[in-house]
Amino acid sequence: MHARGCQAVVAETDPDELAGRVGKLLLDTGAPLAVGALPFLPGVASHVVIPRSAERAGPAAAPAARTARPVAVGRRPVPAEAEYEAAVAAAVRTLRDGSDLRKVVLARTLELDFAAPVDLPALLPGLVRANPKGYTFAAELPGTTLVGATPELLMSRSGLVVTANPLAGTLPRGADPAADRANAEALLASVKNRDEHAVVVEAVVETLRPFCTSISVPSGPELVETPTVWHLSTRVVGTLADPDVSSLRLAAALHPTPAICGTPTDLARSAIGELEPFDRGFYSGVVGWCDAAGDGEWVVAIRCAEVSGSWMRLFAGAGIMPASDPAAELAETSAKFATLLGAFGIDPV
Ligand SMILES: C=C(O[C@H]1C=CC=C(C(=O)O)[C@@H]1O)C(=O)O
Repeated sequence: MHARGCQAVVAETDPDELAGRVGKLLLDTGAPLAVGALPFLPGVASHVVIPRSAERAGPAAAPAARTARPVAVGRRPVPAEAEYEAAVAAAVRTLRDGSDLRKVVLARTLELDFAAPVDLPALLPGLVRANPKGYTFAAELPGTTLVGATPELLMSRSGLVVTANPLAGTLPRGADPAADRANAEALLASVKNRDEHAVVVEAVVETLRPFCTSISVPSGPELVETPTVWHLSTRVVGTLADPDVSSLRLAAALHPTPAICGTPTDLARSAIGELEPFDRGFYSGVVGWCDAAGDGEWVVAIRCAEVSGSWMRLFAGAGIMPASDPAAELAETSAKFATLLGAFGIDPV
């Protein structure tokens, strides 16, 4: 999907208002679709654009080989790795202390400086090549561009068919085929990861149910792989009761799922506010498109980086459960950074 130019921007915090205003603008302007992003936090405005033109480009063509590798001249993990482990340990204590918090997703960032402005279009072929099954995106936002390749579909709507594909529960890929298979099997058998996954599926189904006449949920998760990690995945498919409920309305209702925030949402959000020393902005928000009929596709904005001039900030988070081990969560977020660094052609660590 390739959108160009801008006829209007909808900056809105209320999910109903947002879907209503975007739907009306699509009808008034005759634009084929709207594209944009919702931030992680409620109360921060969306950035949904009615473009001048947009085309469905189909699957990305085989990308050209990369020419120049961007060389980072400065790197800062924020928070420092030891601080991230301390935050995970603090979250684990809260989770085990009989608090109502069941799960919280804690993220960290990696800031990179470059000698020259980052060539954004040059990053996209690498992202597509490294993540053939992912959703690659570049979203121009106020003051920054969010670029990434996420494996996670928040929801799509095509006519009355609504699909959501929550992912949660992760182990790194193995170094050789036997170790890789062993990690995949260990993930499928892991009680901690299955519990972490189940709270997301539960929340997604609970949110979609009132909008649907029927909904089908597989009895257990399956495995999906990215170049650096295995995930547990569940594909939920529902039939929409009211065709006037747009994909944007459904995406706003589903966001934030416990895959990127936690459970219950309010407690998880305040734990994130206390334990993460940075503003997530549009990371762990939602990116996608919606047309005038209400169809569209919205993905979870993870495995992504903000780019502004010669500065880049990568994000990676992990679901923290009572059984979490801080060192393993640090390793998981490092593996997630590695996917992005590899795709951008930047040397890992
Ligand atoms: C929050 C992220 O991943 C989420 C999505 C899939 C698996 C996850 C996990 O296993 O922790 C996270 O919930 C991220 O990559 O930044």
